[in-house]
Amino acid sequence: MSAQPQAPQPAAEHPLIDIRGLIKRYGATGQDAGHLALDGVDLGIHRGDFVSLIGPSGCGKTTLLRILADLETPTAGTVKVGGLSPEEARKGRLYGYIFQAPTLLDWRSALANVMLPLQVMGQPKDEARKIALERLEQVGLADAARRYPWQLSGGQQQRVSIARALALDPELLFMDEPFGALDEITRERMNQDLHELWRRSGKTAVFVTHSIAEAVFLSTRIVVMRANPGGVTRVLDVDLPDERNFETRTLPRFFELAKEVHEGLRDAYAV
Ligand SMILES: Nc1ncnc2c1ncn2[C@@H]1O[C@H](COP(=O)(O)OP(=O)(O)OP(=O)(O)O)[C@@H](O)[C@H]1O
Repeated sequence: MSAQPQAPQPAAEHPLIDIRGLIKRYGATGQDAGHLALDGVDLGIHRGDFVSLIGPSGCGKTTLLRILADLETPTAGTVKVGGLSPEEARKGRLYGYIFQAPTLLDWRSALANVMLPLQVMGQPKDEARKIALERLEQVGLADAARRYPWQLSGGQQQRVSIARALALDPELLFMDEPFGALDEITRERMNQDLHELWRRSGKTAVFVTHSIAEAVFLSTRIVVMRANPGGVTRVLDVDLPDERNFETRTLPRFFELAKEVHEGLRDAYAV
């Protein structure tokens, strides 16, 4: 009997973001050991994941995100973003970064703000305008393209920031508590729209939040962190239906997961 040809085996997928033994110490000098912000973080984030980082104030969520984005350097350990060092990933424009405050340029319209990264990368103006309009459409703001940041609500400004982060169509989105300053209802609406955007785009997202409900609603995985020293205490898979909407927040499983995150946070606060 002749041997059956073997179907090619898919290579075991490497995490898109691979963090091993990450240590970050701030302000160490000769005598002073400084502050240990992250103490041995191991974490793999796979393509298409939406990962939320949640934990007490000072547990190193922003530090972790900033290290991924090459805005801080690790003290020890290895970090790979798309197989590259954070510096290479930044230079290769692999990610878009959304800050807690919208950080838009006041003297440029919404459209011109979104066009900026495209123009910096040398796109001709007409092409940059076309892409920027598409991005504003993606975040539901095409009608406000000509308005200036001061003519937009906080939620609208954050939508423009998201459109700007999407301008160069990066594979990764890094978001540092982007909806922290918004009222509850606007925040829920932004969560819904961000979820749909993420699902349609297939991008990989790392999202910092203080809100348990936001983390459960948006994520495929939740990383619960502790402080002093900063690190990971628990990683939860979110097994809710892929499509999330208002009903999602009423599912028994939603409450169970919220309880699990809450317990994780209680442990985190106890250390
Ligand atoms: N540039 C810095 N120099 C010295 N210490 C810093 C610096 N940045 C952050 N830290 C310290 O490192 C720790 C982690 O800070 P980080 O901002 O990453 O925490 P966080 O979890 O994002 O906090 P929050 O939820 O309050 O935003 C904190 O104790 C903070 O004071």
